[in-house]
Amino acid sequence: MTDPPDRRLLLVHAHPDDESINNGATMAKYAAEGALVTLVTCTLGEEGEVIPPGLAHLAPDREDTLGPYRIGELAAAMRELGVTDHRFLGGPGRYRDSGMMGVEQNARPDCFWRAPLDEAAELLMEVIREVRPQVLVTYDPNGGYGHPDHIQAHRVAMRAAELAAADDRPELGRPHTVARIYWNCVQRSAIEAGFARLREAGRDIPFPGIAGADDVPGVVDDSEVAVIIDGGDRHFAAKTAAMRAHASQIAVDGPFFALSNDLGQPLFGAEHYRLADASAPPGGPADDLFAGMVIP
Ligand SMILES: CC(=O)N[C@H]1[C@@H](O[C@@H]2[C@H](O)[C@H](O)[C@@H](O)[C@H](O)[C@H]2O)O[C@H](CO)[C@@H](O)[C@@H]1O
Ligand SMILES: [Zn+2]
Repeated sequence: MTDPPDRRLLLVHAHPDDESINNGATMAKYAAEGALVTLVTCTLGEEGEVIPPGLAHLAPDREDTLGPYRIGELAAAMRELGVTDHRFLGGPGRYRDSGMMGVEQNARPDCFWRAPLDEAAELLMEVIREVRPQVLVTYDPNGGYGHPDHIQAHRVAMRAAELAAADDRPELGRPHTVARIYWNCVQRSAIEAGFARLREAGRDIPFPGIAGADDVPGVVDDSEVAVIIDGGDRHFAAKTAAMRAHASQIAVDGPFFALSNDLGQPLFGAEHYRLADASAPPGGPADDLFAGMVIP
């Protein structure tokens, strides 16, 4: 058995597509550098709206086969990013997509929003104790934009990190303390520049409308950003290709994309992170999630 890579990054996301939108360039960069990048996705995204008319039959109120279809989209996205370790929490279909906050699907007993916190966290705890990541990435407490599955993914990830570090439940693996937990965010100045670029495109924008900065999840003041990962052209291209792979949910056109709400927004090659403990490096953002760590 070969030794595990030295640097190990675990990302916890709610639906297939979140990983590429939020962290595509980051995942491609670290995978290319030989780090172990592990993605855990908590649902199959069964309740998503379908963009291409040719896929409309997959919708939850039609064939209800969007979940299995999105497994394939996610696998294609991982190939574009060079990520080989991606899993569904508790196995594919264990927890169903809960739909947007307030819809009746939130009450389904099998949805992720209804999952008992410690039940779901113990499933993720086993992954943490197996993979033993130094770094964990997930959403902020509001899930970025208040989607119940994103909020629950945050809660499960934070609880799982606690459980994994505790000196008990040896049947679930040796205790492991994640050295650093980051939450996805977007630097305010980057948002303003990105939307200025979008407005400059004017009528050339390939989407019916333009999103507003308030439509972007997790916008924070520049001072709260602890790390900026700039994937450069190579990893920006991989991120774009990975987002295109999620074609049922995302329409990509050049440096812009839109979700099923048809509101165009800028596609960022630089991805931003804040520390869960709210600290930020005094000298400004670092350019590495593992910055300063001594990794044997
Ligand atoms: C990026 C993300 O989290 N997408 C989720 C989200 O999808 C949105 C939802 O369908 C909403 O109704 C649309 O207006 C919006 O354009 C979509 O992005 O919620 C879905 C249902 O829970 C989920 O499947 C999708 O991955
Ligand atoms: Zn999502």
